[in-house]
Amino acid sequence: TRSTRPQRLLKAVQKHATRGDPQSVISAIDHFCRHSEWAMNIGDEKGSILDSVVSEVNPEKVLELGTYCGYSTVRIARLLPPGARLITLEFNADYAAIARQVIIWAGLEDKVQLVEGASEDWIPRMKEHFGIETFDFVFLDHWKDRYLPDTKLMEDCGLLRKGTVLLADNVICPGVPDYLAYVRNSLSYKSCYFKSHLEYTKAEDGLEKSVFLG
Ligand SMILES: O=C(NCCCOCn1ccc2cnccc21)c1cc(-c2ccc(F)cc2)cc(O)c1O
Ligand SMILES: [Mg+2]
Repeated sequence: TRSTRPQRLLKAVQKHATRGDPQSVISAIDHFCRHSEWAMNIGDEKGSILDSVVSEVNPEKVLELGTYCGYSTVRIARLLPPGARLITLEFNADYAAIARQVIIWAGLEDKVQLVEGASEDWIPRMKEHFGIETFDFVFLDHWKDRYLPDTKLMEDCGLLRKGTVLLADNVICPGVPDYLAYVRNSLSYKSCYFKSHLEYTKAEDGLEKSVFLG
C-alpha cells in the first residue's frame, strides 16, 4: 500500500541528511516540504523565531506538545545545553514512530524523551512520572482547541514557575482565539506576538510568546 507523507519525509531525511547533524536534518525536511510535499512542521521562517526564543531562555526542562515528525523537536534539542531535557508528547502513534527515527538521525536521542498519548492524560502525571518540578519552556503545537485547557491544566498542576516561557505556534492559522484572549488579558502572563507566515506559504501566521508571572 502507498506510503504515508511522514514516511516519505523520513526517507528524504535518511537520503539527504547526515547522521548526527541536526542542521542537515532541518534543511532536508524544509527542502522536502518546499519542493515535494507540504507538511505541518513549524518550518524555517517561524523556526528561526523559535530558535531565538529558545536561545534567549536557555532552558533546562522543556515540554513540547505536538511532535509530529520531530522537526521542532530537533530545532529545540540542538540548542539545549548539556544535561538539559526535552519531553515531547505525540498523540498519533504513526507520527511518533517517524519522529523517533528523525530524532535518532539527528543524534539527539539522549536529550529527548518522546511520549505517546494525550496531553490531558500526561500533564497531570509529569511530576511523578518524569520527576519534573516545573518547566522552563513549553512549546504548544498540538490540537488548537487544547492550547487553552492544557495551559490552565499546567497552571493547576504547578508545572509553571515565575518566568516560564510558553511559545504557541499557529496563533493565526489555523488560529487559537480563546488561548490568545486568555494569555493577552490575564494578569498572570506577559504576552507578545511574533508575526510570520504559515510554514512554506505566504499566508499569515505567527507565534505568541507568553511569560508566566506566577
Ligand atoms: O493541526 C496542527 N497541529 C496539531 C496536529 C495534531 O496534534 C495532536 N496532538 C499532538 C500531541 C498531542 C497531545 N495531546 C492531544 C493531541 C495531540 C497544525 C495544522 C496546521 C495547518 C495549517 C493550515 C492548513 F491548511 C492545514 C493545517 C499547521 C500547523 O503548524 C499545525 O501545527
Ligand atoms: Mg504548528
